[in-house]
Amino acid sequence: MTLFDDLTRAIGSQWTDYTEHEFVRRLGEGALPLPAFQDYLVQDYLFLIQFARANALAAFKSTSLADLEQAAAGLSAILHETGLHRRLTAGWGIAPEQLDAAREKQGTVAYTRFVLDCGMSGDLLDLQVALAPCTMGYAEIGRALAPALEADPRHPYRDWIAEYADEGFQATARAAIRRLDELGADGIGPRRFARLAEIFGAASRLEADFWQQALNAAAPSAPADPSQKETA
Ligand SMILES: Cc1ncc(CO)c(N)n1
Repeated sequence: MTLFDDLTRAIGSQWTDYTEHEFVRRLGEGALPLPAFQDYLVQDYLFLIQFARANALAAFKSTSLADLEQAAAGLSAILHETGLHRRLTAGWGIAPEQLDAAREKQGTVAYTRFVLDCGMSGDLLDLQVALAPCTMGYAEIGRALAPALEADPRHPYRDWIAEYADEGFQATARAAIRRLDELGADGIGPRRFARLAEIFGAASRLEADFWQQALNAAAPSAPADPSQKETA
């Protein structure tokens, strides 16, 4: 059992509320409405910029070469992902300047600033645990949805699924799982574990909220809320 397994078990259904969210299920079936996916992807681009900063903070908090290497790998995986976001949005006619000028929604602010705060107020293990649902969750989702690509050669969300099913992303996630165990190797008592599980659970709930934010934006009955417009 890894620390990641222990944390996943400790938060119970909050993990699958995230990884098996309706957004994910419908995306896998190719039945997710495009406006929901577009709303998600623009917010996710903004999310990735803040997550790149969180990985840079992990580098700053590192005291060993192995920790620096993990932070650098996390940062480069995120920068690689932004290429997907730029390609897909360009295909929809969204210019790079429009993407950069898009406004962060509350769920995007909440999740990214929560993680950055864990990093600033806690130590490197707190920060890596706050970052873990992101990398490990998307790796799990990529593996779960990959068979849908075999079944449908013209799957509408092929590029997105392929990005996270890709061996490069999977290897980053496996390395992150190993590094968590190394960071906790000196022993994690029950109080520390409870605190880590609290962080891990909060980040997983914020991931689920992030999917829901996109579903809500595209729901026909969604009330108009001017504060939630994504472009400035
Ligand atoms: C919200 C979110 N979580 C995780 C990932 C994977 O990096 C992502 N791109 N977006």
